[in-house]
Amino acid sequence: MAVVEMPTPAMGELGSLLCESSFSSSTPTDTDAIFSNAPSLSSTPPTTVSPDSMSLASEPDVPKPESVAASSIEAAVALHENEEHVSGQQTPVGQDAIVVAEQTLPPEIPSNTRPRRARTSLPVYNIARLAGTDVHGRRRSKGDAVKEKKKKRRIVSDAVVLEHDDEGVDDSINALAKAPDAQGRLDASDLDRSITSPKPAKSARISKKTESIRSPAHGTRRATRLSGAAPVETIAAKFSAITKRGKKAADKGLVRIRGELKRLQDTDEFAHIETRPILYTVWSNGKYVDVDAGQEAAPEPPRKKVKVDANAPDGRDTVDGKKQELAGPAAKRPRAKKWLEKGLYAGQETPIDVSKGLTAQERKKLAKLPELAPSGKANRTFPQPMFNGLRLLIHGRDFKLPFDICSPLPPGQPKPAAYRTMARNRFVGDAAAYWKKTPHFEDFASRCVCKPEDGCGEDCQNRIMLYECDDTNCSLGKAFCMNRAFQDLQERTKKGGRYRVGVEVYKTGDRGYGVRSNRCFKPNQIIMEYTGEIITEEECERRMNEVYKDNECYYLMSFDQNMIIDATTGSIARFVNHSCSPNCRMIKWIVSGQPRMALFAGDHHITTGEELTYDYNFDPFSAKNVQKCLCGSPNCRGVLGPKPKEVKPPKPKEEKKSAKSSSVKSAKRKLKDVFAFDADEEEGPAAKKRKIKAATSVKRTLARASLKGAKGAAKGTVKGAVKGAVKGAAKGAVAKVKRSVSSVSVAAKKKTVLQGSKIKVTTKKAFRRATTSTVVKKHGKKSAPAASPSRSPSLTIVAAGVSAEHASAKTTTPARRAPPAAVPTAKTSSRKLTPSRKALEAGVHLERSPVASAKSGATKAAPQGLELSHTTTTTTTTTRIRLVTASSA
Ligand SMILES: C[S@@+](CC[C@H](N)C(=O)[O-])C[C@H]1O[C@@H](n2cnc3c(N)ncnc32)[C@H](O)[C@@H]1O
Repeated sequence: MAVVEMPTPAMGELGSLLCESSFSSSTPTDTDAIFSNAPSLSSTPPTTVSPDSMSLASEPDVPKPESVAASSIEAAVALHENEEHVSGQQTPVGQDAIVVAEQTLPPEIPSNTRPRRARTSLPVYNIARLAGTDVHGRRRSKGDAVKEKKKKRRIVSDAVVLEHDDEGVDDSINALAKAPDAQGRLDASDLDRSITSPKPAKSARISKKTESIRSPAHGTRRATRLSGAAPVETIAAKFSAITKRGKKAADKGLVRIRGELKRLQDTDEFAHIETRPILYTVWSNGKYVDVDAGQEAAPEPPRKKVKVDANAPDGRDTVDGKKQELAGPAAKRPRAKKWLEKGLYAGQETPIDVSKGLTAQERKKLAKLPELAPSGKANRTFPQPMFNGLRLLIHGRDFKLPFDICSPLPPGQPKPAAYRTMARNRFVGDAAAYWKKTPHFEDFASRCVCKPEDGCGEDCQNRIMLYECDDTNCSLGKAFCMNRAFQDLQERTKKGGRYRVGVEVYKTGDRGYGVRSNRCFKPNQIIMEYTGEIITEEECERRMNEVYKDNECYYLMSFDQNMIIDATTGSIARFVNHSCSPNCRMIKWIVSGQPRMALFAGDHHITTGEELTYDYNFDPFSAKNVQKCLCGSPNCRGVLGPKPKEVKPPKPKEEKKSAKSSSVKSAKRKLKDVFAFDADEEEGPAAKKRKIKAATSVKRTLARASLKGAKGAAKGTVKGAVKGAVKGAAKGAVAKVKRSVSSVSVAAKKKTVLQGSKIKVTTKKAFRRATTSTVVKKHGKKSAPAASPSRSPSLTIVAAGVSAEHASAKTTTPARRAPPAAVPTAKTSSRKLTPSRKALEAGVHLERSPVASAKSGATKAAPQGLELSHTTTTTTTTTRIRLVTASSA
């Protein structure tokens, strides 16, 4: 015989049972029986119930499926009650002790569900007999008695029981709690509180899913499990495994529960007052099912009219808008953002006419600020600050971020020794006098022919020639011209501040000091100017030998007209390190007729915090002077050395022909007459030709100079120098002395011309220069022999790391004489056109090149001298273009 095992929950389980299940009473009698005798609940736990009990408990008209499980559980509970009445009457195992499901089994019983077998070890009770109702017999729905013979026994599987237990217990408890009778007993007979009640109680809130479980059609075990109720097997197991002791505990628990229920009866929950909206959701296979999705969308209620700003491009809602229109369907329109009407911006209108209420002066200022120019649209993205917001913007006020997003170095960083800055070039000594004498670049002060729409862009003549536009050479004017980098820089930095200046010196890990950005820079944007003292070569030599002789690092860069920029006191651009993959360029521009050097961003933008570098294009002339490069770029050349020369594709013949057109030729000739070309960067036979020509010219120059007296003086100097050198220095030094001869001789010439009797002094100086190499060695920085005669010292950039030894590395001519050689002689971009000061002074236009020196023998033993020429190919090219233009003009 199959039975239903009704395990009695332990105490702990009871709570959950009460919450998750609902005991439903089929008849008032049963429930009364249960609770009127509640105190006597004790004794043996029921395990099975007779079908008759259920048949008796069932009212024919009461929907059975819902109450089956509840009834069976109640029967189990009632069994406790009845035990006392029928003390000692225990039904033997297997004797008519089954729970009858009055109704048929649920439509579906999961195939994997099998009825539990009765445990024969436990007693089985005939509930009907125990209840004394077995005599009534069964009746059909219409009241007909059912023959005892045909008594149909049905097996109620735990699945059937369990599919209702969650509601049954719950609702039953609700019912119990609903109305205590006069004796204070709970009325558990209120069928309104059963699960069939049209007003779902707590269980209704569980979910729609649970609701569906209640319906017979869904009354499957599986659905019960889905409802989230406690697994019934567990409860059943508890019942089956109950012990005497456990039963007592359960009884106690029930008593306690009744007390609890009494206390809770005043609550909304028990009164079935729903205080929260009931949300029904349907889930299928673990996914949410939108039941309304398939249905037709209900017609939308007419939307309210909203105010729409006439000026708002996207028709957003506005507070102060005047135009009104119907908004489209809410689903398709993004939610409009409304500005707060109260609080921070209260009382402030969004100005469309930004200049409204401003004074004339303020309006004037406003006109200078293009970003604040009236646009006809209200700025909704960034409303003005309260009240005088626009005034604040016009008058300017530093906007201070709550923290340094650019992470500049905190104050008090170690500064390089003798750290002094100078924003502008300053002529020192004779430099100014020499400079003034030079009719510098005036030939090129022609106006560009740009149109406003071009904005002096890439095709601007001035730009190509590295001339900055100004009022004298630009036809556009400041408003349209974009070729005013130095002016822009001045504008940007004049107020100071590290974000405006945009750079800062910092200590690198392995290369001494460096410079990094404090802001972003656009490609090719000017970053900072390389400024310092502009000194003559002589002054440079003097400083090298006297002032900087113990320095490790020199900040000297060849500039223009054989002048040197000594940035020891200058801008912080001197701390910019070298990189083989630089992000900047050092370029010389002509600004208002004056050459100026500046660091520009490269072809890519620079972000905040990047170290700024440029390619020194360093030519140490000797392996001994080579410094290891620590730039760390993937294509690092390994040493601070010159750039590998680009191999230019040969020009097509036609192009060559055109290049050799008469106008160009004449232009070149003209140029040669005025300036000396530096052929250093130029490749091929043409360049060599020019060098040779230049050398010839130098000879001529020297010849024309009629420097007999000076030559004689120089001879004497050489002799003395050679003597000294031979005595105190190595053989290589002799060569240097020889090399220095030309310088000395020219110096002597100059002195002779100017002072006559001071030749001796010059000679001494020359001697000292000649022997400097020894000193240099002492300092560990050696000059190497074997200088390439092809190196042109026309434009000198003596960059950082100049060592004292290089003071001895004199170049051949005074005009082209290298300043005391720099170990890291940087080749930076600068213009090739360099009028020779001395040549000009002497009335000679052509300048001597190192080739000339080589030819004359003076530079054959050239020192590991400096690569002093820093003309870039680009510059050279642009120079040519300029010439063509000039000649055609
Ligand atoms: C003009 S200074 C640059 C500022 C220098 N770092 C300082 O602390 O004053 C050039 C010198 O810096 C060092 N330097 C610059 N770039 C370097 C690099 N990529 N690798 C190694 N040393 C470098 C070399 O000593 C070089 O002579």
